[in-house]
This record gives sequence, C-alpha cells and structure tokens, in this order.
Amino acid sequence: MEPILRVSHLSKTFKDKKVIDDISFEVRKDEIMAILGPNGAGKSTTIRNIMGIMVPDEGSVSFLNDRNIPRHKIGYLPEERGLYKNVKVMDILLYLADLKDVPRKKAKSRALDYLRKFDLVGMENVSVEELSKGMGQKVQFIAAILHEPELLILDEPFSGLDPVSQELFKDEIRQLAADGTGILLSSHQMNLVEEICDRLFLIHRGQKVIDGSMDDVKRRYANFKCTIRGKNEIHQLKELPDVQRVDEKDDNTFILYLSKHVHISRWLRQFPEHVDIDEMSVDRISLHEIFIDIATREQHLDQEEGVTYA
Ligand SMILES: Nc1ncnc2c1ncn2[C@@H]1O[C@H](COP(=O)(O)OP(=O)(O)OP(=O)(O)O)[C@@H](O)[C@H]1O
Repeated sequence: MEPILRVSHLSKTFKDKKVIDDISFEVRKDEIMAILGPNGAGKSTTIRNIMGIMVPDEGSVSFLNDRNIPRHKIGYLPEERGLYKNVKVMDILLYLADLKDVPRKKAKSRALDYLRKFDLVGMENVSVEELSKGMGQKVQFIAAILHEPELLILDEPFSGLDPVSQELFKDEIRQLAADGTGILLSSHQMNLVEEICDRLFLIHRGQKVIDGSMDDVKRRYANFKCTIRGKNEIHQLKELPDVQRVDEKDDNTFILYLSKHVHISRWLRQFPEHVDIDEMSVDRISLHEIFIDIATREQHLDQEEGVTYA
C-alpha cells in the first residue's frame, strides 16, 4: 500500500548536537505507527520537522509523494498543550475547523458528536480556561480530528489522561485508523502502544534502533519468560537450562527469563520433576520490557565508552 507519509533521511542539528540523525520511515493509510524512544531521543523534533514547525538540515518529508504538505489534510496534537484560554469550547472548535475550510454546520454537528463521545456534554459554552487538564486535552484532540484529516499526528496523546479517558482515546484512534486515517503517535505508555499500534519505530539519541511491525518486533526482540508459582528455591530455578535470569516477585512466584533461541515445547518437555508448580505460564516479554532492555543496554554501552547518558 502506498505510504501516506514518507520521511526520508531526516537530520537536524541544534548548535553542534545532532538530535536526529538519518531518520527514515513511512506511515500508511489505515495503520497506527508509533514513534518511540527515551526522553530526549528526538521524537518531538522529528514530528516538528514533519509538521514544518522546524526545517530539517537534511532529508525530506512527503505526503502522498508530494513535498508540498497539505496542512488541511493533517491533524496534529502537539506535545505542548494549550488552546486560547478566554474562548468558549465550541467557538474555538468552530474557529479551528474554519481554518481548515470545514463548513460551519458540519463542524458544529461533528463537534457536538465528539463532545458527547468524550463525556463533555454541555461544555460547549464553557470557557477553555475553566476546563481541567484532561478535559482541555480532549477538546484539543477533537480540534485535531474535526476536519477528518487523512493523516493524524499525535504527540503523547495519552499523557495526563485518567484510565477511562485513555480507553476513550484508544478506541477513537483505533476507529479513525479503521476508517482509513494514517496515524503517527508518540507515547511512553508501552502497554497502550502494544495494544493499538501496528508498527513501531524506536529511536535512541536521534538514531533508529528498531523499525518493524509489532509482531516482527516481538518475534525478534521479545524473548520468552516463564512465570512459576510454587515452593521453590531461586538458585534451583537459575540452574534450569536456557534460564538467563530469575526475578522473585514474592515468596512463591518467580519469573524465569529464557534465552533467545529456546524451543519452548522441548524446554517444557524436559522440565525437571522436582520443581514445585502450582501455576505456570509462558509468555513473550512485553514491549515495556523490550524498551527498558534496549535503553539500558545502550546505557551500558555509553558507560563503557565513558560517555554520559543524557
Ligand atoms: N529548539 C531546540 N533547541 C535546542 N535543542 C533542542 C530544541 N528542541 C529539542 N532540542 C534537543 O533535542 C533533543 C531531542 O528532543 P525531543 O524533544 O525531540 O525529544 P523527545 O524524544 O520528544 O523527548 P521526550 O520524550 O522527553 O518528549 C533533546 O536533547 C533536546 O534538548
């Protein structure tokens, strides 16, 4: 499928620090793509370069193969939240929709639908400054999607939201992708990313570390772990074949992290009888654990090289 957004060899230097270095990826119609990385990795800088808020030193950005980015076809929730304060919710939504050429009647009807969906019924005449942080974020999200963008860019959409609102955002983002919107989002909430994203691009210190579909990334990077509840000694579990590390969760629960190439059914078949098992499960490690693994591995590398990790 033709990508809706193509980012090619993007680089940006501030003073003498290269904060993004040769970044290339694509976002396709119907898909949710995550751009991930530790604090300061360069996610927002990449997004700002895509949005034309910054001009890259090298590389290019194209929308359906066109270097002229049609801003009215893009929805953007920036990392910096904040709408004009002294304006009523409906007025700001209609004003922003008008900037994107949405007919007023349609904009109003869509705005009311979304206010209902996001549990903001009756808030249309409330001034923006009277909204809570989460409510303000919902209004800003509505502003980003009111004009039915073909590409939606969401910088940290879940930060500061309560669990119910996170679910609402998650469902809406999924629905937008199912309806054909290409979505690029950055987030630190790995559980949510794992649940909704089709592909991911992980950067660290401005460079690509991982790029691929969620399934591929999990297959390539997520080793198996085996959780055992039972009366066991940790040193005995550490001696089992293919066990790299054992974490003790509480007195009776242990997590065995297995080596990359372990063959699970063979490993289970040869399980020693002396291990006490009340409950047992085998899963792949989560995206959260992969992320920590990669970020800390880099940190060790940096320390070995005598460089301080930012
Ligand atoms: N306008 C700027 N001038 C100078 N340095 C900047 C500027 N904007 C960003 N940087 C630097 O670029 C690097 C990447 O910042 P960026 O905001 O892109 O990271 P991020 O991955 O979005 O981080 P976070 O997860 O903390 O939001 C950081 O070292 C930051 O200090």
